[in-house]
Amino acid sequence: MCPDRLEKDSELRKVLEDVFDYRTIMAVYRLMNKGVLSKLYGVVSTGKEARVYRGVTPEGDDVAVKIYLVWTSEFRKSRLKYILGDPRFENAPRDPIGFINAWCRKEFRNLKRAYSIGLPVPRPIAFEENILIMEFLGESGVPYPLLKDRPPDDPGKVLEDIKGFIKKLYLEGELVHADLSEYNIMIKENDEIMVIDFGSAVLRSHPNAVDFLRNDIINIYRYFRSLNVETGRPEEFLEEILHER
Ligand SMILES: Nc1ncnc2c1ncn2[C@@H]1O[C@H](COP(=O)(O)OP(=O)(O)OP(=O)(O)O)[C@@H](O)[C@H]1O
Repeated sequence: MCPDRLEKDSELRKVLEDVFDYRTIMAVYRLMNKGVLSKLYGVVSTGKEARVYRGVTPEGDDVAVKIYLVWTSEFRKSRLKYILGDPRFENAPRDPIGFINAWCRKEFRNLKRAYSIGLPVPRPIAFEENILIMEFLGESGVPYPLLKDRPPDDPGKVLEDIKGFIKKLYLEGELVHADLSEYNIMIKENDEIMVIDFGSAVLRSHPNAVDFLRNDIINIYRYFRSLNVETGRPEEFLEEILHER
């Protein structure tokens, strides 16, 4: 902790104190002291469970700073099924703070796996308690649009890209995203996709992995059918993936 910094940086302090508890504020300062983060700008997205801010590294690069908000029982209830059964989180604490920190660590580790096999996801940079720092996906501080807000110019090709993503994540990354939809896929001007929000992703060995995989395919197919793309049956693609295991 660096009290001087807290005093000097009163604007940042105000932003943080309006929203976050003491523990979170201290975690932000630890990230600053470690040289991971140098500034925090405005909020990019305000969700029920997390907020995403634009930050800047000491080198001047934009980063996305995802801060999980204080624990709610609803959050824990809805997320428990993704944590239970994951050997990486067998000993994760079940208390409120421990749970949210484990969730944040899980998102970081999932991103690392996906990024390491060359999939289009934000590069994970660091995590500290309930804060995840990753590459900022966007231009001039504005995130790329989500698929739900900017349908592709060539939906057939983008569907194939997303299918390729799902397959490679499962076969090479041994992961299932488990929350895949047009709400968690960004699209660039040239129709290139970037996939975000990996907190829910589970290992292929998770007891419900195949159900999660099926749901991801169903969600994606539903979206593309709404754009009049002929998708085929979700079960067929599911079988194709499982067959290649
Ligand atoms: N790496 C990133 N770069 C730029 N913007 C990002 C990044 N990650 C997330 N965002 C922005 O923040 C929003 C919320 O991110 P994300 O989906 O990961 O959080 P969430 O709390 O799970 O959101 P929701 O509750 O809406 O699903 C995204 O829709 C996107 O606009």
